[in-house]
Amino acid sequence: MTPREASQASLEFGGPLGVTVMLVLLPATMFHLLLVVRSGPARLLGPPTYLPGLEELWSPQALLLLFIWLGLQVALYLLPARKVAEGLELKDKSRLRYPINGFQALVLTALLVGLGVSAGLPLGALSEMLLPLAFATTLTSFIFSLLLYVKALAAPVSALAPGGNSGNSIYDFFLGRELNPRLGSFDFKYFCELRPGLIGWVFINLALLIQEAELRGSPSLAMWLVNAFQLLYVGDALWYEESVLTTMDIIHDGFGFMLAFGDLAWVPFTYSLQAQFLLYHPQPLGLPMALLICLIKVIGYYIFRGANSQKNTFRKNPSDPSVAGLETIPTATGRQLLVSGWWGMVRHPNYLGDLIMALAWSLPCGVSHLLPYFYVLYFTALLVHREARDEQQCLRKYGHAWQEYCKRVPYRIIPYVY
Ligand SMILES: NC(=O)C1=CN([C@@H]2O[C@H](COP(=O)(O)OP(=O)(O)OC[C@H]3O[C@@H](n4cnc5c(N)ncnc54)[C@H](OP(=O)(O)O)[C@@H]3O)[C@@H](O)[C@H]2O)C=CC1
Ligand SMILES: CC(C)=CCC[C@@H](C)[C@H]1CC=C2C3=C(CC[C@@]21C)[C@@]1(C)CC[C@H](O)C(C)(C)[C@@H]1CC3
Repeated sequence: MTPREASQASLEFGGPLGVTVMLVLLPATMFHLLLVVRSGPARLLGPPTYLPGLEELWSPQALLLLFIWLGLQVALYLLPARKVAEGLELKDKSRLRYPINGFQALVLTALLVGLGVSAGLPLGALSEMLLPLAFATTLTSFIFSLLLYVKALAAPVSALAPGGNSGNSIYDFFLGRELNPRLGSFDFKYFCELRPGLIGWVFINLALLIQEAELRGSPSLAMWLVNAFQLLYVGDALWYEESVLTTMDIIHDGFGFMLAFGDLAWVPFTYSLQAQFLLYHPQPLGLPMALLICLIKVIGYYIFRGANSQKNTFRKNPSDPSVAGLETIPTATGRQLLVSGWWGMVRHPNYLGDLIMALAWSLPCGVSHLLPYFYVLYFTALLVHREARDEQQCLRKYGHAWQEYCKRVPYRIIPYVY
């Protein structure tokens, strides 16, 4: 089977029709959320009552701000890194090199923004620019993905992603044809996955907190919790930046509209929905409830970090003392699968921890509205689908050993449920 035939045989996301629907549905959902959260009733499934004119969507200042932000993050990416990591082996047996300086970029951005705020930069006003910023970012993501698609037409077959080379242009534009598009040593996918959108999300949250303080005298307890929880999530992602090199997005998926729009627009503008909700719909939160929510967050983080670190340590060095005592199944590839510890509880313990954290981000918004729980609903769907994709890939990679693992660890994400 040629790479193209293999790619056509395993079309994902419902094939060309499915991805065409998603091309429209993803930006439409993002704008729906941004509008309903600004509407009086704030109904997830109802129509927005806040309807902006074109002049509220299109703003050259927002486009300029977006490019200044992207430029700043590119400059921080290019600064000398404390470490340069190697990615997994590629088809041509080579390995790409990646700078590990994401946490440094977060700290330097915080210093620069802090300096700006003390010099009078009105960070809170960013909360009023979210609509035009989201519009500018969506347009930029479309154009960027188009350029990536055109660039990939000239890429050698060995550089193409396993899934984005079907020959159908819409499908390949959506999934991304090239696995690791680069300009020199600048890696577009790796840069976008962890920098502009993820760090942008933290500063959008902070702007919403400042705006709330300006409107109501001080930020609410609920707003503090949402900001702290999500800052911990982003800080963790950047602190453990190297582990992103073994995620499905880096090793399997091409870089096309799905990830470009997902990283640059979807993450900062929809993941900040809880903080946006609290600005427009303040919610009371008592101390006992806040403490209970913190406990849920700590449990989620403990599982998420424990599971991710256990697997990463094991993959790097199976004889590391922290994982050497765990039970394993050998596979024909020479690699082993963990069957005790976190990975003996369910087959995706890290997803379970991530979902528990998602719940903790929404609970500070109370239970009067469904809207702040959008992230929990979307994330459940994304992880269930992602889990199925990963299982298919593991079955292909490990065959009988994977079936044995599934027998030994029958639940996928939630023990005794699913
Ligand atoms: N906030 C968000 O929007 C999102 C967050 N995430 C999070 O990103 C993180 C990474 O997720 P993702 O890339 O999907 O997948 P995982 O980190 O779960 O990686 C899956 C891979 O782990 C290896 N593996 C699976 N089972 C075992 C085992 N028993 N022993 C050893 N290795 C095993 C396999 O790869 P191999 O054997 O080749 O090493 C498999 O392909 C998760 O915490 C997830 O929750 C993901 C998507 C979106
Ligand atoms: C609906 C839509 C547009 C889909 C695209 C999906 C992307 C938003 C997500 C795919 C995988 C992601 C990961 C993270 C953020 C969301 C996307 C890009 C991640 C960077 C979040 C922080 C985590 O700690 C992580 C580094 C493990 C994670 C990696 C996957």
